[in-house]
Amino acid sequence: MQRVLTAVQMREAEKAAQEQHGMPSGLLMENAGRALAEAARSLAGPGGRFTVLCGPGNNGGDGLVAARFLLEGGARVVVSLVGDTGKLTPEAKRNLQALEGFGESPRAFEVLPEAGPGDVVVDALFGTGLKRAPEGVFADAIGTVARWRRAGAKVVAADVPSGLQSDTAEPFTPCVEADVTVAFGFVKPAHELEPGASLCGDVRRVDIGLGGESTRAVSGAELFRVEEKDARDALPKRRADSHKGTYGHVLVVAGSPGKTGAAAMVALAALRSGAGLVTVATRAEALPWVMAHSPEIMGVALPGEGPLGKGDLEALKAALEGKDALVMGPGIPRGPETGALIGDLLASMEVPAVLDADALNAVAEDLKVLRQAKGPVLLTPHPGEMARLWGRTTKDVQAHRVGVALNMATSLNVTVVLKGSRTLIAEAGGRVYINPTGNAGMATGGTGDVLSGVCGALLAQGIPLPRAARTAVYAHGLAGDLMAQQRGLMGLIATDLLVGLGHVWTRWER
Ligand SMILES: NC(=O)C1=CN([C@@H]2O[C@H](COP(=O)(O)OP(=O)(O)OC[C@H]3O[C@@H](n4cnc5c(N)ncnc54)[C@H](OP(=O)(O)O)[C@@H]3O)[C@@H](O)[C@H]2O)[C@@H](O)CC1
Ligand SMILES: [K+]
Repeated sequence: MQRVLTAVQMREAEKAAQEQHGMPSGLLMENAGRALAEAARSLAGPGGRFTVLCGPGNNGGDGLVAARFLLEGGARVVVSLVGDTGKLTPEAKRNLQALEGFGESPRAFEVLPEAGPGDVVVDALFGTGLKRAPEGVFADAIGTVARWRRAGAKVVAADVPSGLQSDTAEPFTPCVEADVTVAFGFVKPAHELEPGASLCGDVRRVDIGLGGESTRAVSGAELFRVEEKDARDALPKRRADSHKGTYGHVLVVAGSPGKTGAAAMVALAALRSGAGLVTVATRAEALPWVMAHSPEIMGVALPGEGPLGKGDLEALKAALEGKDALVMGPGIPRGPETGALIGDLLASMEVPAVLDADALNAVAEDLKVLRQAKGPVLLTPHPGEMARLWGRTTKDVQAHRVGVALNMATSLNVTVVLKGSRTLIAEAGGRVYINPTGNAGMATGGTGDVLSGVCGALLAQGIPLPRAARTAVYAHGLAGDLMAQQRGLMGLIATDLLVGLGHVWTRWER
């Protein structure tokens, strides 16, 4: 599992590498600069020139090392030190001397030759040490990088595109847009969260000698990136002598007239994700329509009419008998008592529960009902639903995704899946995982219903929370990525994910 480190944590890891393994910081910079040079070389056209822009800190030092390696390899290189050279760090100064020893001196930024197709610009202005919006000559330099890129040059960023804030993934204006970003040692939030991730281009993480053990010394937030191996390894093996009872029975409480497709998609996603049996509980008027979608779906009618309320408690408790997981929410008829019903239901059951869509909107009216839960609970809000849960705007949620998801998970003692580009999985224990799969084609109705079905199926098969959530989110995104290759981002619809899930499991069962 890849650790994602903040700027402060990077410094702690660096210190630990120095103290524990005697790694000199000059050697870390040497390794970083060499990897940067390699990435730059991989982007150059025949005879292309390298323009290396260096800032006053250690990020600039990495650029100076890269320039030296490129020169040593016989490339045409021009280097510029932007800003006050009097502020150079000791390591950067040493590398400036070394570069001059190779016969190349930095030029004034204003007199650099133009860059275009085949050329590569190395952006080593600022890395994790960026503190404020770039102004003056730095803003000019970033503007020039953008112009060269428009003219056809490729841009490789050292560690973080300059202008992008490493910890928040929020860009200042201006900010470099890179084709490739070489992440030194560990990936940072800027690489993994939007909008930063889109500004980084292709992220290539390289080892520079920090060592995995160095993360033991870091304090504060525990952020990780979900890896395919972690997701795949969570899946239960299907033994030859097993039967449908081995793989759990999911109860889906979903659907209402006009929204029977939501219930069907949850149920089908659960069936396509290995659940042994799936039963949908819904109002009698909606039930035949839900079941008509597929003969594998079983159903129970909830007596009564209108919104779900306290009067439905006994019927739901009966429906839950013998079930291994509950998924509740998509398309349910919501009313004033729905939140209280959910609280009472959670208080009466021990199997894991997934709350999605209108179940979330219902509990948002009084979050205390979640504290009654006896079993593990997973909430799967999209940013709008999270805004209702948190009592703030969607914009606020998006600006603080990690903090909001983590706060909700720890304060309510639940697992939270905050959907959106780079879906987050926040655990009550304090860890937050960033999911790398998925695409903009999945921004279409019903994909969330499919996700809740996958979650329910994995829980019913005995994968515990929060791991089931990480695996479900990864698989769901990968299903979208595989299907986008056939449908295009424009053509992708939620039921395609049911096919895509099949491709994911095939790939993982090999
Ligand atoms: N950690 C590790 O293990 C390793 C880290 N390495 C590398 O070090 C990088 C971090 O280096 P860093 O800490 O020196 O910070 P960096 O990004 O160069 O910037 C700081 C300088 O910029 C300045 N400055 C900031 N904002 C500004 C603005 N808006 N406008 C103008 N100036 C501004 C700031 O000055 P001040 O704030 O005092 O004005 C200071 O001079 C990291 O990203 C990686 O590339 C590798 O070498 C290998 C091992
Ligand atoms: K940079």
